[in-house]
Amino acid sequence: MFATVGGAVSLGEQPIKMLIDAEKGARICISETIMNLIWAPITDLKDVKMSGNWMWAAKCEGEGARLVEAVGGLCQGLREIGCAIDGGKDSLSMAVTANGEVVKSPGTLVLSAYAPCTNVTKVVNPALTATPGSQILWIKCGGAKGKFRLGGSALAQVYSQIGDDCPDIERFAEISNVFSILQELLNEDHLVGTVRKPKILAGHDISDGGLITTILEMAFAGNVSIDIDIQKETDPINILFAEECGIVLEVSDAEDVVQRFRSSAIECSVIGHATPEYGSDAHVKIQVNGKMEINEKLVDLREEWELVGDKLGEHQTNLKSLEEAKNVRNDCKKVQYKCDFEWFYHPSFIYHEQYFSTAPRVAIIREEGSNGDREMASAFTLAGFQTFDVTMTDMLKGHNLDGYRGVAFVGGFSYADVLGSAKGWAAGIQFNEKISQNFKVFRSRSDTFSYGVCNGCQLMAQLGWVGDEEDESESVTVFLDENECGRFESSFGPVKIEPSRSIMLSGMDNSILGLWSSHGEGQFSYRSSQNLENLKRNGQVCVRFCDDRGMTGSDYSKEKLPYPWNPNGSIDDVAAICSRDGRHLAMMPHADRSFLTWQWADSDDVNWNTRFDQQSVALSPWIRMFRSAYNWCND
Ligand SMILES: NC(=O)CC[C@H](N)C(=O)O
Repeated sequence: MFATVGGAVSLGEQPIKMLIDAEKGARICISETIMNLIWAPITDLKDVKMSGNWMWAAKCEGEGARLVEAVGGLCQGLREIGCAIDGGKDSLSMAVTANGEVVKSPGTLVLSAYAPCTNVTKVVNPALTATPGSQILWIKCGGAKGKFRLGGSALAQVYSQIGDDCPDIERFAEISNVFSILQELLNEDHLVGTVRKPKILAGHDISDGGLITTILEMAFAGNVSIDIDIQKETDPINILFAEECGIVLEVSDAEDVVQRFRSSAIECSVIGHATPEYGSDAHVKIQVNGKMEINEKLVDLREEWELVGDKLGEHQTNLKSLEEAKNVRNDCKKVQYKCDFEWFYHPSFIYHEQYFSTAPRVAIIREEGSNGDREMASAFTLAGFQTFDVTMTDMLKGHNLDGYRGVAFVGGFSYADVLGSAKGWAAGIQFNEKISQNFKVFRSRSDTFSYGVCNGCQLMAQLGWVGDEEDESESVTVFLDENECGRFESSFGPVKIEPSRSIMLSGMDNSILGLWSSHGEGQFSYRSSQNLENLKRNGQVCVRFCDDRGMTGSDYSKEKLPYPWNPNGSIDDVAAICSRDGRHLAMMPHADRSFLTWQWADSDDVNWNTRFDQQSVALSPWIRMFRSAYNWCND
């Protein structure tokens, strides 16, 4: 239940390079797949399996022969690195005749690799951390020495060309070597000041976009300044834009890392560093062979890079939200988390059998289409509860809630959100006399509590378990409408915990913590505007979305924060509400997916992380909620 092993997957595809040379393109496809997988610790390169998917107009003249060349390159490359393909799908009729003209799909190979990941907490991502003393390294491998081929590159595309000389892999052994060295390094750390940091802080692959795109994407993701100085006796255009195989790393112990690669005769050089200046304060300076090629503000370059995403966004997102997102990304610095309460406890007691006979019980309730039951069960178990998997079918068969102190309504897509999220789930409860009676009795017992997340939150609102209890006209006063941005939102962002009556959130108020949101219908709305006023006055608004400075919309005298700080458009940035007696809590974002530090999207930044180095389970402050419920049951 709390293991840190997992599965790693990666993709590689190089359709443009394959237009130039199918065989070379297939080889680059392999190297890209491996260089995308390298960031997760896996058992062994030999354990990597791949699935190969072909899209080809194989029946058109000359295309069959090109497909043979591509398959040849693929087989040779895989033999050399020792990985096997164990499946895939061929679509070999990828041509149509339209208006008398034959339209062919470019011959394409999509490789997906999968392997056992030995420790999900050690996976490296591309965001530069700007850790003090860290350096940025450039590692070039696999291709012939001194080659910087521009064929099939993004640069060529900008000039409406595909080029005629595309990168290739001449030395697969180097790729295996880089793989093994990096895998070793992923498990090592280094003392930075008084804190142990991973040796590899960030990393990204070069072969789709070239060195310049790789470095810039790492800076954009980290939202930090970079100073790069590349020395290589080649034209800067070739150095920056060739999509040869390689990687860029940010490392905490450059001397050691460089030495490891060089001792295996791998080209590796220090090319600069990142500095913790964020957003509008950040710059990008790139020199090649002593000449400044780029000297710009980070946010200006990022706007260029975001253009395509924004164009797609125009078709997916409400334009007002898109505009807000642009302003937020230009203004965003670094999220300031804040946590003054104690949440640490040693969870080892849960492994004692004797414990389970006395611990309070929680029913983790799920319906057809639910998907959040396992994480919810983990959080409650870790807090000390006995947790039980209870399906709505169990309840239909007469399973009752008398023996439970708590119920948890989990997230997901019950009945596929047909007619609105949680509507079918609520109907299944309300229109069955036995089940609805069972829930009513549970809710009104003074020794029970409930917690609903996302789909479970929507359900609790539908059932009237949370809402304005002063409004006597109706039992249902709160509704979860479609997100204002008009699309499903999956993001990690900060929230502020308000002083409230919630028993689960007691003692956590005024903290700023990160949470996953993952919903299409999360906008809190009310039967009347008075309902929200009453909820606030009665201490029932428990959690609100906030920005990187820990401020909510009302701190700026606004009705709410802009998207995506507020991911769904709820007035007053409401993210969770509870019943007036504080026993029932309904929350849109997922504390059940954020109670371990490694679940946080930016957990490397959380300076409290290191505190749990000695423990097998790295608890994040959200565990305190579940533990508070446990303590409440035992009081
Ligand atoms: N993660 C969830 O529980 C999603 C809830 C619901 N299906 C929505 O999209 O709003």
